[in-house]
Amino acid sequence: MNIDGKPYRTIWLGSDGVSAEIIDQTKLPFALEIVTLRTLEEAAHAISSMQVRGAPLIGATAAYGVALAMREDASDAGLARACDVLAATRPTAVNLRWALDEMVAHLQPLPADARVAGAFARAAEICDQDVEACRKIGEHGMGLIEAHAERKKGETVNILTHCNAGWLATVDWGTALAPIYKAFDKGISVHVWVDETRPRNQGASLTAFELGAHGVPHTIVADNTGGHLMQAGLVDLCIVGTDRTTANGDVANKIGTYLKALAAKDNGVQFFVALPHSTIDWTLDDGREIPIEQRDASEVTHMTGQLPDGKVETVAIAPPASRAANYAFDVTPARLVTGFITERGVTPASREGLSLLYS
Ligand SMILES: CSC[C@@H](O)[C@@H](O)C(=O)COP(=O)(O)O
Repeated sequence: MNIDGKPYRTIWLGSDGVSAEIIDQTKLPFALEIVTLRTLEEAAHAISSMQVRGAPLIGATAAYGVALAMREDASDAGLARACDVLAATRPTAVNLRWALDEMVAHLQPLPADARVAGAFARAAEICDQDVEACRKIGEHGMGLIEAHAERKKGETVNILTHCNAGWLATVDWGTALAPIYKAFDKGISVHVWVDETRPRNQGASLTAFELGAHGVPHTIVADNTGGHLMQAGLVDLCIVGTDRTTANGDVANKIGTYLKALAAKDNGVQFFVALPHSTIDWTLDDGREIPIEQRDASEVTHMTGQLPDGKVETVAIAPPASRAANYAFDVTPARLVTGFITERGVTPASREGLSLLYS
């Protein structure tokens, strides 16, 4: 997608051919800073510190992390160590494990002296495949938005989204936002309710940034607003992403997603989840088995923002003696999800729905 008219992906091969470059998302929306990753440790740090985040982009960065590791040690032991280091960065997004498995399957049969080139090539392929999957998610999901536009006889379609599942969370296009971009580009009148998404505010800082850069009308709302908007008839459909979807169709996504799904159910509002195949965890039968990341409590007790003089600062918003808990994800049961928007089409959120597309 474009920023100030210039096309970007979220991660790409460095100009030296042996590094990876990323947009540092901890600096958005206040500054566009590109960071070069040269080592396994730098790639792991980029994921754990959330310079890159969003399930598909975590996977893509891990793939490049393996490539960077191969430069230092392309032995079987080096490959295993790289996977261990990267797998420990963030526990919930299954795209991480998926990408590591892909890299191992590709590299293990190669002799050590072919692994660096092989790893960079496979990482680039994983990125290209993610772009294509998200583009197709956009095509399939656009039809759902178009149906609302027809029902409303061309009146604006209001879509609520949570966290950031746009192009910044993937390599390009996004999952939940891809259908919105496709609809907007087709001339359908859309407006997006952007949940701020405490504690890290990915909605206010990233979703609003990328929708604004594309010219998509949007309004940031405090996280607790969605239920009220739905009761007032101001939401036509919800579309969110997911970090891990189990074989029965349960969906882990950013904390607060479950409450939005409950409100949607109570108000008869459609609640769609957009995902590529790399987000499906076929090894887990039920969402209750998904590991839920708990992050540092300081993300809850502190907030980062920009002062009028342009300086970005982090300030406390809670009494220093109070304890805080920071659960990063929750699980929405399949029964609350209207359907999945995938690169293979739209399908019911159930074991049967998934196997219709992926068996
Ligand atoms: C296409 S991204 C899907 C999810 O990864 C997204 O909705 C999300 O919850 C991201 O969480 P984050 O903690 O910012 O990595």
